[in-house]
Amino acid sequence: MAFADCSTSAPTRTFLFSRLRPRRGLPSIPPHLLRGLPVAGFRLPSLRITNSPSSFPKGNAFLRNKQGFRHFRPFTVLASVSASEAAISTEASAMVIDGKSIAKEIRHEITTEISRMKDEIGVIPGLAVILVGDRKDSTTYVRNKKKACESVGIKSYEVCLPEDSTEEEVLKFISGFNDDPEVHGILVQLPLPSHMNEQNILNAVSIEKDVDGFHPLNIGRLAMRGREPLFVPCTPKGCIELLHRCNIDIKGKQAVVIGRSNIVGMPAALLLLREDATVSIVHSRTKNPEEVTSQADIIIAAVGQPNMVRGSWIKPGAVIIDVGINPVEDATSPRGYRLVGDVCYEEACKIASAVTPVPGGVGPMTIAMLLSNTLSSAKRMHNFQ
Ligand SMILES: Nc1nc2c(c(=O)[nH]1)N[C@@H](CN(C=O)c1ccc(C(=O)N[C@@H](CCC(=O)O)C(=O)O)cc1)CN2
Repeated sequence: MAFADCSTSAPTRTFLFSRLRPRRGLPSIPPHLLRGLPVAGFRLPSLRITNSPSSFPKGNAFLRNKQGFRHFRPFTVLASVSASEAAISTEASAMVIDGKSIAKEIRHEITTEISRMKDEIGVIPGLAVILVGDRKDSTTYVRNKKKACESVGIKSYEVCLPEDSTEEEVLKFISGFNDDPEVHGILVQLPLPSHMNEQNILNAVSIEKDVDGFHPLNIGRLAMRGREPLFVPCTPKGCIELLHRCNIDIKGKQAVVIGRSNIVGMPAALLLLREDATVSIVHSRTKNPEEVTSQADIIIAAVGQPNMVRGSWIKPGAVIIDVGINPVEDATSPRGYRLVGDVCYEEACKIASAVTPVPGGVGPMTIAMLLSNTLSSAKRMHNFQ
């Protein structure tokens, strides 16, 4: 458990001007909606301000695009007046990318597709999840995956094995699921106990059912131009999906990925490259990481270090995707800890143009992408468009 808190140590550079500058590449609000706002030329990264639905908390601005309501906080508005007449606080700045509500929207789309498939060809997608050991976090993730499957209409198959199981036992279950026509996706929850060879286990999953996208053939195809992986790892795929759904351009942008893990950093860098970004990877041996990140238009932080990315690491107006989920001690929380990202959120909010929160940013997208991969797998196996 870490004690890091970004409100206490390193210096903060605040770029007040960056909050009020027009943001390049983003659509502007129609001028009539800007009437009454004290800042001429201020642009927001979505289509229009609407009246806040009563279910949303007060004090935020709500933007609506063609996918429905999104809860963003580009600036603080007084909820008692209409958005176009609202007063702007100079405190807040970045758009908060609400991964929880975007993931919900995606789950809704998946539910519709699954019921269409069931109606038209009578197939129900199936996902098998193998959990070894009783790590608290892994147990929670597996439980959440099962619940998410139920909510969209995917049939889930769960195998929970004790910590001291052998690699052979795990391989036997994988082999059974590889041969089972009702199973369209297989996932082995990571990390595995240290006595197991992760490589042997991930290699055993059929590439047609590798909904985690961790099989070397899928990763290899992801890395090659002109080749298509059958599946892309869920967390990096979720990061890119967030950028797409928030209309954030990637092509031609300077993107920096912090961390080079097989499950997030490396595939995230490959995906950004496929989107025509110019990509750098910062890792534990990078000299002056701050120098590299402060050139970036887009940062994906996936390093597992609480609050490592400070305000001074961020270029004004950059987009920040925070993959870190780090528990830090917090005596005021009922659990005794709270979750923070790899990025100092409060500082990032003052400098960036858009930021994912932790929790509620990338995390929920990981599970949404798993459901999406499972649906794609079932569609491919049954040749269903
Ligand atoms: N086989 C895999 N193992 C692991 C993966 C993976 O994609 N495949 N990723 C992570 C864990 N993970 C899914 O397995 C995962 C992590 C976090 C979340 C999430 O929704 N987080 C919430 C916070 C949850 C909390 O309160 O504890 C959030 O960020 O809002 C979902 C899935 C490692 N293993």
